[in-house]
Amino acid sequence: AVPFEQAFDEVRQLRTADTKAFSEALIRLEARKPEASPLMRERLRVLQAHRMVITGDTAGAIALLKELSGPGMPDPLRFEAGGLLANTYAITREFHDALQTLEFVLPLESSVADRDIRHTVLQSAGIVYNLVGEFRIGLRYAERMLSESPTGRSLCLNGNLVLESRLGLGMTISQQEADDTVRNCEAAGEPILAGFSREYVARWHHGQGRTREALQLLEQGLEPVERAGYPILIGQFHAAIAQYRMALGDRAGAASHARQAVTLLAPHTSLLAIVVAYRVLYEIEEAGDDASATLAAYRQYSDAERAYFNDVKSREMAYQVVRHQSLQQAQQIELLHQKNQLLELQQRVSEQRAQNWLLLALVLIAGMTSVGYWAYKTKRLQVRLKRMTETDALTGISNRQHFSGRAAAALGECARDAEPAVLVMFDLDHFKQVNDRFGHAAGDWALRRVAEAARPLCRNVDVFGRLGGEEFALFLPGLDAAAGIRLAGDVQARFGAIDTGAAGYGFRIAASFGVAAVDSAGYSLATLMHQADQAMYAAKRGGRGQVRVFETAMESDTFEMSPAPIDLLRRGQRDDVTNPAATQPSDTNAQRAIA
Ligand SMILES: Nc1nc2c(ncn2[C@@H]2O[C@H](COP(=O)(O)OP(=O)(O)OP(=O)(O)O)[C@@H](O)[C@H]2O)c(=O)[nH]1
Repeated sequence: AVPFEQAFDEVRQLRTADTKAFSEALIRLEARKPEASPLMRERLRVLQAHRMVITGDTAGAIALLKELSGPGMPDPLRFEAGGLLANTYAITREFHDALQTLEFVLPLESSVADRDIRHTVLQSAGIVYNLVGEFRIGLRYAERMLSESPTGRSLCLNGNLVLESRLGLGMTISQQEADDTVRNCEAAGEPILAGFSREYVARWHHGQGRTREALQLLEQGLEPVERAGYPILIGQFHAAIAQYRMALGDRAGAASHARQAVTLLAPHTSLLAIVVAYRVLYEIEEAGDDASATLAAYRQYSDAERAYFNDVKSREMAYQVVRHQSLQQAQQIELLHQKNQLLELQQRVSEQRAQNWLLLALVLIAGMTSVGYWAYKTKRLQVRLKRMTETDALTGISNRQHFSGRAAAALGECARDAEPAVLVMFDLDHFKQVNDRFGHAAGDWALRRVAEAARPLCRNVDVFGRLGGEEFALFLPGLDAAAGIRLAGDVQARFGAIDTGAAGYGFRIAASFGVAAVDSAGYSLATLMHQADQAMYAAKRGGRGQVRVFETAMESDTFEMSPAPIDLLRRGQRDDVTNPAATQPSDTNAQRAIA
C-alpha cells in the first residue's frame, strides 16, 4: 500500500472531482488512521468535515471545523480548516461569519508551504469576497494565485474566479481566456467546475449579444453537468438555457427548461437563476391570454426577485459590517465633526457675548459667582476644541500643523539661546503590506502602538507629532545629533518589542529614521525637516530599519537620481526611485518585514 500521506493526498484530490468516489476512499483511509501522524489525523478530520458538507450536514461540519481552526491548533491546520469553515459558512449563507473567519485565517497563509492547500483556501476567500460583491478582492486573489502557475483543479478554479470577478466588475474577457477556462476545467476532470465556467462564458457571450453561442455552449455542457449531479448547477443551466431560448423566440423550449430550473432550485429562494426562470415563465404567461395565470406567475417572479435582492443586500452589508472603516473615512468624519463643533462654538460664543450684557445686570443681583461659572464653561469648551484641532485623531499625538507650530517656537528659543536642537523623522517600513495583508484596522492598530511606544521616551520639552500616513517626527530642543541617533535607536527597539500577536496577527514593526541637527540645517525648521527627510530617504534606500544622519552628499544624491523637485520626490515617486521592490512583489526584504 502507498504511504498514508500519499493516500491522503489522493483522497483529497477526489473531493470535488468525484464526490462518491471521495466518500468511499475516505472510509478506506479512515481504516488506516493508526498509521497516521497526529497532524495527519487532524487533517483527516478536515476531510471528514468536507464529507459532511457534501452530504448536507453543514452544522456538523461547522462545529468540527471550528474546533480544528481554534486557537490551540497548529497554524497550518487552522489555516486549512478555517478556509473550509469560511467556505461552509458561505454555503449556509452566513457571510458575516465567513468574513470574520477569513480575517483570522488569511494571515496564517505564510505558515503553509503546500501550494495546493494555500490555493484551496485563497480560492475559498476569493469566492466569498465575490459573493459579497467585492469582486476586486476576488480578482486580486485569483491573479496572485495565477502568478504562481497553478495546474489542474487549481488552474481551473482560478480561471473561474477571474471570469466571475471580471463579469462582476463589468470588465472585458477575451475569447481565448473564455475558451481556456472551460478547457482547463474539463482537462482537470472537474465536471462541476467546468459547468460553472461554461455558465460564466455563456453569460459573457449573451452579454455581448451572442445569445446563440451562449445557448450552444450550455446545451453542449448540460449532459456532463447532469451526470455530475449537482442540483444547483443543473438548475442554473436550465434557467440560463430557458432565458436564451426565450430571447431567441423558442417559447416552448424556454418554458420546459424554466420549469426544470424551478423544480431543481425551489429550495434556494435567493438565487439569481430562480429569478431568471420565474421571469421566463412570467413572460410566457404574459404573452398568453390567461390573466390570472399571468398574475400568479408575476407574483412568483417578483417574490423571487425581492428575495434575491434582499440576499445581495445582506451579503454586501455583511462585508461592510466586518470590514473596519478605512482611516480616510474616519478622518474625514472626524474633520467634519471638528468643523461642526467649531461652528457651534462660534455661534455659542456670539450668543454668549450678546447675553453678557444681560448678565452684567444679573451680576449685580447674583454676584460674581455666576460670571465665574459662565467664563469657566466657555473656556472649557474652547480648550476642548483647541485640543481636538491640534491632535491626530488616530494616535492622540500632535498633528502635522500643531507639530510644526510647536517645533518652530521651540527652535526659535534654541536660536535665541544658541542651543543645539535635533529633529528625528521616521517612516514605518513596508507598512502598505500590513494594510494589504491584514486590513486597515490592523494598520491603524499598529500606528497607535507606534505612537504609544515612542511617547514615553519624550521629555516634556520635546515635540512629537504624526506628519501624515505612517510618517512621524520628534523635535528635541537642547540635544545634538548624537542624542538624536540614540533616541532613534531606543524608539526602534521599542517598536521591535511590540507584540502584534495581541492584534491577532504576526508581523514586525520597524521604521527608517532620518536625523538632522541645527549644525547642518541652521535654525530653520523647513531646512531641518528637509534634511531629516533626506536622511530618512537614505535609510530607506540603504535597506530600511536603520538610522541615518543627514550629510550634504545625500542632497546631491537625490538630484543626481532625478531632476524632479524635492517635493515631487517626497510624494509617491520616491518609491519608484528608491525601492525597486515596489514593482517586484517577490522582494525578499518585503517578505521579511511582514513575516
Ligand atoms: N491603516 C492605515 N494606513 C495608512 C494610514 N495612513 C497611510 N496609510 C497607508 O500607509 C501605506 C504607506 O505605504 P507606502 O508609502 O507605499 O510605504 P510603505 O509600504 O511603508 O513602504 P516604505 O515606506 O517604502 O518602506 C499606504 O498603504 C497607506 O494607505 C492610516 O492612517 N492608517
